[in-house]
Amino acid sequence: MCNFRQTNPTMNTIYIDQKEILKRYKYIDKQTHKGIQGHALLIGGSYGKIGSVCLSSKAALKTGCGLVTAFVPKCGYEIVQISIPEVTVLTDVQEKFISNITFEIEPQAIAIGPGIGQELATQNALHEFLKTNTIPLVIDADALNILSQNKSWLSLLAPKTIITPHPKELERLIGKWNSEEEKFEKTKLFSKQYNLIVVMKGAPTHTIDGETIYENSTGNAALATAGSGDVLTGMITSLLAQSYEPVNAAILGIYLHGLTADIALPETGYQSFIASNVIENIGKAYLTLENAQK
Ligand SMILES: NC(=O)C1=CN([C@@H]2O[C@H](COP(=O)(O)OP(=O)(O)OC[C@H]3O[C@@H](n4cnc5c(N)ncnc54)[C@H](OP(=O)(O)O)[C@@H]3O)[C@@H](O)[C@H]2O)[C@@H](O)CC1
Ligand SMILES: Nc1ncnc2c1ncn2[C@@H]1O[C@H](COP(=O)(O)OP(=O)(O)O)[C@@H](O)[C@H]1O
Ligand SMILES: [Mg+2]
Repeated sequence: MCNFRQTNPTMNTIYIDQKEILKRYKYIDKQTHKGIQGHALLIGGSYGKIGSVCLSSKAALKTGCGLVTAFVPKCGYEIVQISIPEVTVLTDVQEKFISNITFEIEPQAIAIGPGIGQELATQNALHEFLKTNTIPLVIDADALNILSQNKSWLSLLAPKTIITPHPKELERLIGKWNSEEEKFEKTKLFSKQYNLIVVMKGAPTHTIDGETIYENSTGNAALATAGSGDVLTGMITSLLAQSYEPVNAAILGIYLHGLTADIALPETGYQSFIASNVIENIGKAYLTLENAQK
């Protein structure tokens, strides 16, 4: 039985609380090793915004995948290597932005977008990448803004690709809305037209998969801080790499992300919580699920 909620008489919403999460959560196999724990590739960053891909990469590792690789412009090489030694790094040929996405690794999930900017060369690189990519994908930030300007590219996305727009990014993709109801209707239509999972980031965050709406129950205003969306992208990508179904990767990632802020709030208050505090508290968020079963 699902936890249906009638927030609006015209739409059935599944409320994602701990009970719903425990139906989807996968326990770690004691015999696992890093080679089967999932490999995530995070493609992002540009000059001045390498921090975004550092946050996504570290969040991916702390969410449990076995290997994480970051693909960044050359200027990001030392920054990522020094700030997160556990992450392997691939670089573009360009110094300050991404222009040609090529790699010989075989990740199980890819994220693209945090901090990539919108240089013409980056737009072309995204287009070429989308034409050939067959690996489960999360699209965020500037990659969404580029898609908004090139809507015909949306048809290149594989079914159940996850997109994670904040309200402005969503508006750029689907156009303006006049009411909350219209926003949901337009997003459902968009999700169905392109067969995408749309994470409508907000307070709270809703995940739209066709006609189904999932409303997250965790999180608070402490998350209104630079980079917290970049962290969420890394978390969802990590879960996708660990073989969660796309919709479950989105729902569990959002739940854990919000829970970190609920856990940290008594110590940090709203104001001093930063995106790195999300990453620091992922372990405690997971432990609430482990302990709930005992
Ligand atoms: N350390 C790093 O390297 C970091 C790098 N980052 C990277 O920077 C790039 C640009 O990303 P970005 O999101 O800052 O810019 P952009 O798409 O213009 O949106 C901003 C506008 O959207 C709106 N808005 C946002 N949230 C809203 C809400 N909840 N509710 C309502 N409105 C909301 C709001 O618009 P306003 O209300 O002002 O009209 C706001 O002004 C991107 O690649 C990202 O990954 C960042 O992640 C930070 C850390
Ligand atoms: N007031 C709030 N309450 C709950 N969650 C919030 C609030 N403000 C922002 N968030 C969450 O923080 C994240 C912000 O993402 P985003 O705007 O992409 O940040 P950035 O691009 O800086 O990384 C989203 O997951 C959003 O749901
Ligand atoms: Mg963002």
